[in-house]
Amino acid sequence: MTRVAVIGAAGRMGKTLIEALTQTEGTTLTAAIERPESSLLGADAGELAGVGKLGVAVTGDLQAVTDSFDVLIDFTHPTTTLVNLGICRAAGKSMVIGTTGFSEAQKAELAAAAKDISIVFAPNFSVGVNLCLKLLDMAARVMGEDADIEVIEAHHRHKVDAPSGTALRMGEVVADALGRDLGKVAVYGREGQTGARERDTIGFATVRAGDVVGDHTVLFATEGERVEITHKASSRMTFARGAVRSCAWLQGKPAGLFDMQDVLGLKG
Ligand SMILES: NC(=O)C1=CN([C@@H]2O[C@H](COP(=O)(O)OP(=O)(O)OC[C@H]3O[C@@H](n4cnc5c(N)ncnc54)[C@H](OP(=O)(O)O)[C@@H]3O)[C@@H](O)[C@H]2O)C=CC1
Ligand SMILES: O=C(O)C1=N[C@H](C(=O)O)C[C@H](O)C1
Repeated sequence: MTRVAVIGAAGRMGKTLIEALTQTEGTTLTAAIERPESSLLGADAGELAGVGKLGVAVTGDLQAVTDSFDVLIDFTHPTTTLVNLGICRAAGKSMVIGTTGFSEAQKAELAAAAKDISIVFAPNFSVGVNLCLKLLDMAARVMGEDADIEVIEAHHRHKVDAPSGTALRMGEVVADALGRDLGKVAVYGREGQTGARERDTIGFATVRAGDVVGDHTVLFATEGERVEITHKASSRMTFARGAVRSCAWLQGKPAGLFDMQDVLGLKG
C-alpha cells in the first residue's frame, strides 16, 4: 500500500486528489496539509473533500508528518512547492508535482533535488493531454515547416499563471520537433501594429473565463488547410487520477526526474 500525503488539501485539486485516493486500490491518504494559518486545521480531510470521514486531520506542518507518507502530492504554488521539495529531499520522500508556473531557475532546483529523490513532475496528468503531446510531435514533423503554429488555451477565472503549463509544454514539444528554441520563437499575445506574422514563431493565446477546467488547442495552419489538435478537460478528476497513478508507479523507482509520459510508458 502506497501511503500518500496531499498538500494544498483544501484547494481545487487538493480536494479532488483526496477523492481520487479513496477510489484507487493500492493507495491510501495518510496526511493532509494546508497553510499553518488555515482555519481548516484539525478538520477531517475526507469531510473537507466531501467524501465522508477518513480519520485524517488536516495539519499545517509538513515537516512534522514526513514519517507518515511515502509520496507527497503537491498541486500548490511554485514557491510553496520548492519549500516542500526541500523538506521531502531531506526526509528521502518521493513527490508527485502538478504545480505550474515555475521559472527556468526554479525548474533547475527540481532537477537538482531529483538527484536524491524520485519525482514525477508534469504540467498535466491527464491521459488525453499526454496522448496529444505525442500527436503534436508527429504533426510538427509532418506539417511544421510549412505551417503557422499557434497554441490557444482557456482556463477558469481563478488561474494565476499564464500561459498554462500545458500550453508551454505543448509549445516545447513542437519547437523541439522542429529544432527551434521556444525561448526565442515564442510570441505571447499580440496587440497593435504587430507587423505580419514571422515565419518560425509559435504564438500563444490565453483565455480566462468562468469555470473552464482546461482547454488546449494547437493549430497548424497553411494556405489551403489547417489541422487542430484539441484537448478539453471536463473534470479535474482526470488530472487527479493521473497523479494518484503516478504515486503507485513511483514505488521502488530510483531517484530521478520523471514525467507523466514515463508513467504512461509513452517515451521513445
Ligand atoms: N499538473 C496538472 O495536471 C494540473 C496542475 N494544476 C496546477 O496546480 C496548482 C494548484 O491549482 P488549484 O488546485 O486550482 O489551486 P488552488 O488555489 O485551488 O489550490 C492551491 C492550494 O494550495 C494551498 N497552499 C498554498 N500555499 C500553501 C502552503 N504553504 N502550505 C499548504 N498549502 C498551501 C492553497 O491555500 P490558500 O488558498 O490559502 O492559498 C490552496 O488550498 C496550479 O499551479 C495549477 O496550475 C491544476 C490542475 C491540473
Ligand atoms: O490551473 C489549472 O486549473 C490547470 N493547470 C494546468 C496547467 O497550467 O496546464 C493543467 C490544467 O490545464 C488545469
